[in-house]
Amino acid sequence: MTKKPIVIGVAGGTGSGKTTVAREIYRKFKDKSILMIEQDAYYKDQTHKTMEERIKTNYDHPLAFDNDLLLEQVQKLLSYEKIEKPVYDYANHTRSKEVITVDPKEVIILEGILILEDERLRDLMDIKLFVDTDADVRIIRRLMRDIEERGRTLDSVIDQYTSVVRPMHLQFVEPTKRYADVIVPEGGQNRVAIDLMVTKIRTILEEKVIL
Ligand SMILES: Nc1ncnc2c1ncn2[C@@H]1O[C@H](COP(=O)(O)OP(=O)(O)O)[C@@H](O)[C@H]1O
Ligand SMILES: O=c1ccn([C@@H]2O[C@H](COP(=O)(O)O)[C@@H](O)[C@H]2O)c(=O)[nH]1
Repeated sequence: MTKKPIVIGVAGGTGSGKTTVAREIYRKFKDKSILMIEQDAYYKDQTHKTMEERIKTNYDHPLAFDNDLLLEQVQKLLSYEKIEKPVYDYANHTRSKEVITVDPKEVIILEGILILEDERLRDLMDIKLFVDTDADVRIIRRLMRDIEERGRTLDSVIDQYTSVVRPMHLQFVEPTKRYADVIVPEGGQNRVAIDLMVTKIRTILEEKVIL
């Protein structure tokens, strides 16, 4: 049997708490060999577009992501090769000039709204999670986060949510729940689900050493 890293997919709607869940799992293994890849880092480059065009872009459609690059980079990590991960600039709605060098590790967490939508990515995953949080809670979290951390106004978050985020969530994000092995209600506060995941990952890692 060829040794290869474990891939955990963490999906869920915007504001569901998937980054928090992924970070909690990461924290438990920090001394071990684990890395996190956010699908958001792979939003397509938009430097050629005006700011007005960038604001109008639909960031909740599968085609907004450069999944070919994400797939290529995950495959490299699975072959224990390092990658140059892109960095996304939310305030300017485009890829930044920086990249981050990521060394391969034994556990790879892939996190993003549409990480379970692409069959090619799903096929690389050993465990698939969907963080399931009610829409009213998600919009409140998103409002606070986008204003505090992503340079948005109250009106712009509400406009984008009602015109694009909500319909895209219903059309593309929510249906990927059917691919999940585990559905995690409440996100990062769900200690039981996080402990179960950590135990499961440890078991897989131990089995890999034995095999
Ligand atoms: N259980 C929770 N209770 C309160 N706030 C939370 C909780 N989980 C996440 N948040 C906050 O909500 C926002 C969105 O959470 P995040 O994990 O980034 O969600 P996602 O990655 O799904 O968009 C963040 O500001 C985060 O700190
Ligand atoms: O330029 C951008 C890029 C993305 N978004 C929004 O981000 C969320 C996904 O991030 P989460 O951390 O999962 O919330 C997505 O719903 C996009 O609408 C953006 O507003 N601008």
